[in-house]
Amino acid sequence: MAPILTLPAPAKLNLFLHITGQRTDGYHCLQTVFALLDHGDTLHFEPAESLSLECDDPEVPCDSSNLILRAAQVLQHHTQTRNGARIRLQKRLPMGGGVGGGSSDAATALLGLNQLWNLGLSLDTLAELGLHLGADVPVFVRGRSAWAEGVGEKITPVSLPDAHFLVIHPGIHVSTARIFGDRELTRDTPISKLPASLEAVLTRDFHNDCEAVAQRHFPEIGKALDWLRQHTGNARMTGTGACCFARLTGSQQGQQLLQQLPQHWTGFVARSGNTSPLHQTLGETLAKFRETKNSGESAQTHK
Ligand SMILES: C[C@@](CO)(OP(=O)(O)O)[C@H](O)COP(=O)(O)OP(=O)(O)OC[C@H]1O[C@@H](n2ccc(N)nc2=O)[C@H](O)[C@@H]1O
Ligand SMILES: Nc1ncnc2c1ncn2[C@@H]1O[C@H](COP(=O)(O)OP(=O)(O)O)[C@@H](O)[C@H]1O
Repeated sequence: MAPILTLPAPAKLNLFLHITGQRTDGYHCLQTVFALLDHGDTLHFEPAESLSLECDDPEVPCDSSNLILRAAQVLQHHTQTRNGARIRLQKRLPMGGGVGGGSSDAATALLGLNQLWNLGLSLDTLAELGLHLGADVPVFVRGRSAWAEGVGEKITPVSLPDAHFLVIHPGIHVSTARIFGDRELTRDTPISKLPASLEAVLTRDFHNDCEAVAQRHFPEIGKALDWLRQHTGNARMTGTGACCFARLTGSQQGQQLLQQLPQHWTGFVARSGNTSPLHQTLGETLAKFRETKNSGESAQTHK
């Protein structure tokens, strides 16, 4: 049977990532710009008696450590619903890649099940529930490219210039906790103001504080950054790694560079947008649903 609801879970890039301090609970205060991309995972939902998850990638755990099932359980607990769902994940985003795959999957599960189960929860509530699953979940729930502060939960939507990026995954899985736990991580970057031009965040005044530490743990990240710099003149790491990205002149340049990529790395070309593909698809699905309902009702009245 065809799934009743199919939704994207887009990747993000941290166009820069400044660590400005550390809270008493150990969490780091940061400033970043999240750019949402038009490339990511896909989730399929069907109503079912109980909850289940399957994935086309055998490396992805489908037990309760998966953020999709955790998101579903959080929703069940919050609303006391007894509904279940059969969820299928098509995984494209590298795990531990700094492109937010797990967090984005969780956000898509929250919004998808909110619709499938007719729960009517607001984005505010879903973002609040999402924050307990991971610091990056709220930005995917809200679905706007954004300037973020706090531990990532203070989000201001921004309008980004239309841009294409080449994203390289140098074949490593980086644990966020390991990078944040490193004593040598600099945690004192002065607080910045939201720059007038977002082009500015890709200049030298902005950087990723996790890059030096991640390169020391994983020299392959340094090699990916060097390769991107040589081929495009710019390069930066996203999040706590491992993916690195470069802004392109257009998608054609990206396709050419993908052909030249060293064999042990993978990569993709993506475009940043101001609104998440998840929210666009949900909007279209709702519009279709209303259309079908209205035409059904008018057919009834003409009988
Ligand atoms: C720093 C970012 C930038 O996007 O890195 P990436 O994970 O995307 O690479 C994220 O905000 C990460 O968010 P997320 O991946 O959801 O992290 P969480 O699961 O909440 O936290 C994993 C661990 O990282 C540490 N952590 C996380 C976020 C933060 N602001 N300070 C921290 O110290 C904590 O030790 C925590 O136990
Ligand atoms: N649906 C999921 N997809 C990917 N990873 C997940 C998922 N659910 C839980 N995880 C766990 O979260 C970890 C980090 O996931 P991910 O979001 O891919 O990393 P990052 O935040 O660096 O982009 C993974 O190593 C995995 O153990």
